[in-house]
Amino acid sequence: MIRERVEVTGRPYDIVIGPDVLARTGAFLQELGVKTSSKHLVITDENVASKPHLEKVTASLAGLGYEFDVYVIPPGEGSKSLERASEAYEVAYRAGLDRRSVILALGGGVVGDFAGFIAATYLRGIDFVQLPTTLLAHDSAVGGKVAVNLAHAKNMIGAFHQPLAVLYDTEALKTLPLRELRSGLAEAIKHGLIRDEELFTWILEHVEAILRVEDAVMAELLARSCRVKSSVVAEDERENGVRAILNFGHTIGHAVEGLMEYEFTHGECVALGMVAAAELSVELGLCTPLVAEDVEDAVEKAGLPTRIPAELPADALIASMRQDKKATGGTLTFILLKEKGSVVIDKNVPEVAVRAVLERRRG
Ligand SMILES: NC(=O)c1ccc[n+]([C@@H]2O[C@H](COP(=O)([O-])OP(=O)(O)OC[C@H]3O[C@@H](n4cnc5c(N)ncnc54)[C@H](O)[C@@H]3O)[C@@H](O)[C@H]2O)c1
Ligand SMILES: O=C(O)C(=O)C[C@@H](O)[C@H](O)[C@H](O)COP(=O)(O)O
Ligand SMILES: [Zn+2]
Repeated sequence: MIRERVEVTGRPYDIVIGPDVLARTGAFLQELGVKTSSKHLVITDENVASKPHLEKVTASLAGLGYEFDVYVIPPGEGSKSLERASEAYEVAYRAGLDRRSVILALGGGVVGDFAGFIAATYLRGIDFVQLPTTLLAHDSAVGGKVAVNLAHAKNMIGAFHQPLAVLYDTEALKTLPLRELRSGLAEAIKHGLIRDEELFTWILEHVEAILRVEDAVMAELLARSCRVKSSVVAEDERENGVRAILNFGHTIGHAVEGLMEYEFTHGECVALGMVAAAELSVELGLCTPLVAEDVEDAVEKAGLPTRIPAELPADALIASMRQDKKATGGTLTFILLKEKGSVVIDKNVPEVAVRAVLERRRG
């Protein structure tokens, strides 16, 4: 069992990584001081509920005298909506949640972002615990960004609300479809590229073992990637500065994701966004073409897309990027690569450079 600490000011918390973590959910709640006198709510999605993961959690909670309801949402990005949130608030009300209640977010990033958003807003904020079940969720479960989407724009309504703990069961990853494993690799590659070149190289050496979900390799990947994530969050919890580097690949990635109405996974969009951002870094003279080639090779090796869908017009992409949460005054904000493991934030990238890259990378 690995324990990593997220050192946010006020209330640091642990990330626990290992096998059979879900079956011990109740014991972890006891350790966290969660009361049996209040009712709790497990939020999960239909795919996760159909696997043994949900039952492990409910058996463990019931075994230690916790009372709870379970709310199952449809899988996919469509559930990160205000409409679904409205329904969740009614569920929370009917369940009788109070200020000592805890929401348990059992699932991937969609469930984590959604359930975290409900926890951040219900009764003006109650505690929640992240129980991530996807590889990508090593990123979403840590750091406290919670949100729902607008129809064509990601995470536009949200909050910063840190979990009480992140309880990561490596066994749960064994039921993940291959496409979702690949998708999760995108954010891990991102973590290497922004701050840890050794992690980037290690990932490339272990892609096959990761995709086979080998226990030791997966635990190491999660721990090392979470360490990068939590180190950035600890420096700048509310994205006043450096935290924006976690958005590497997301300026174009989020635009593609929203405009394609969530046809591609988040990780796929981040992947093609990282390749484009690396090329933009070359265009702006920040890094050598060799670095951009390494990024593209890594994305290809992970089996992720490298190109922006041809049907998306450059104008629409640029309009969407100007509304990115990182942008102010409608400028184009990008995280750019200097070398592997080192990035800079540029809040005013010339449109002409972005257009040149979009032109080359579409298709
Ligand atoms: N808050 C953050 O900091 C942050 C960071 C990265 C991504 N995100 C968000 O996370 C979301 C993407 O997360 P994701 O890739 O985990 O997607 P997801 O939650 O949609 O999960 C992917 C798919 O796998 C299924 N699934 C989940 N766990 C499973 C398991 N163990 N076995 C079988 N199937 C399983 C889900 O039902 C879904 O169909 C996006 O909305 C993205 O914006 C947030
Ligand atoms: O934690 C962060 O900060 C990130 O940017 C992590 C991203 O991988 C993640 O997709 C996040 O949800 C994006 O946030 P947003 O503020 O750009 O919507
Ligand atoms: Zn992301």
